[in-house]
Amino acid sequence: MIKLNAVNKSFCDTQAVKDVSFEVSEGENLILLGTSGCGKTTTLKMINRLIVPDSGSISIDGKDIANEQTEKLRRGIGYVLQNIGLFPHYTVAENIAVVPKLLGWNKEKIKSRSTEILEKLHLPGKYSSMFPNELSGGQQQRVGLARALVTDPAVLLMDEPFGALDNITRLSIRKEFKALEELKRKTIVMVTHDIHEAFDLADRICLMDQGTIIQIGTPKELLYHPVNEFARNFLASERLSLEFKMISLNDIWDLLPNLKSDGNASISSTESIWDAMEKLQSQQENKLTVNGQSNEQKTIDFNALTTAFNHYQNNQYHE
Ligand SMILES: Nc1ncnc2c1ncn2[C@@H]1O[C@H](COP(=O)(O)OP(=O)(O)OP(=O)(O)O)[C@@H](O)[C@H]1O
Repeated sequence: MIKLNAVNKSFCDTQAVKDVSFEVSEGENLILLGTSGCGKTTTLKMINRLIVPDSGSISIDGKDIANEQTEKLRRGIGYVLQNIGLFPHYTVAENIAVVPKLLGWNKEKIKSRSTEILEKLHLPGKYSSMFPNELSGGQQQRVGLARALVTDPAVLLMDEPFGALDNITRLSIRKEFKALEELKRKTIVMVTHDIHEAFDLADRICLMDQGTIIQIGTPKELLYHPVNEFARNFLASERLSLEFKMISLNDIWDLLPNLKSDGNASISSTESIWDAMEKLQSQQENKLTVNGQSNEQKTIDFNALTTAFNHYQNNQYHE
């Protein structure tokens, strides 16, 4: 769907992006992750030609974007900016209507689609006539997302979409974002420097440093098979909590014993080890019944959970 081939970009004497190549499949969510200044935003902006590469090629659906009319290209790509970037003197409805108007949509179509997308993003009708400065940061971010999604583009580029938000708002918007049906069929390239966000949302992660790609892989590949010291160290401080959040009870199902008593709380095996730990911690007897697939059940305690996790972890490292 999106293909970058040996792309380079320099600004004066800074080589921001060096020989970057990757492919993003249709419907995939690729996250560009790395320290500040490693070239993530430059890479993203080259996909909608906000920045033009010095060399290399970028294609979308097999068509080289260098040969596309820039306006036409951008109309087919939703773009969520780092600092939200709403027009301050436009209402919410007017902000969202900018691209549909350029596309020649009639008033009724703009209104009905804007209302639909705002409702999906939990912004009911009364917000349409408000101005950005009358909204909270989280609400502004939702409007930014609505604006990018209103024309239902196949490709969505997102630059630190939750970066301006406090941790709690960030977490809840991320949950809504994951649950949004509209996003599930989109091809998304997203920039973040937040490791947990990357692991939570990515199908694959592209880890960058100093303009180059260090590793591209699934979250599990990055965790258990880092390609070098940089990749290993980048995740080191968060490794354990990432594993707890990423590994589901299904992943360790075969390694879980079935203790011969009933748990006083239950959890689905699709939930993570982290979720199970939280539930166990809130129970007095520390027993939890896990509802597995095909109606199987297992009762576990904290010890059984951590022992199974340790086995799983060892297996992964030696795979
Ligand atoms: N317009 C520009 N003019 C000059 N240098 C630039 C420009 N844009 C980016 N750079 C430089 O290119 C390098 C990569 O910048 P880029 O914004 O792509 O990094 P980033 O990984 O997105 O960083 P951050 O996470 O801080 O946004 C940096 O050294 C930056 O200073």
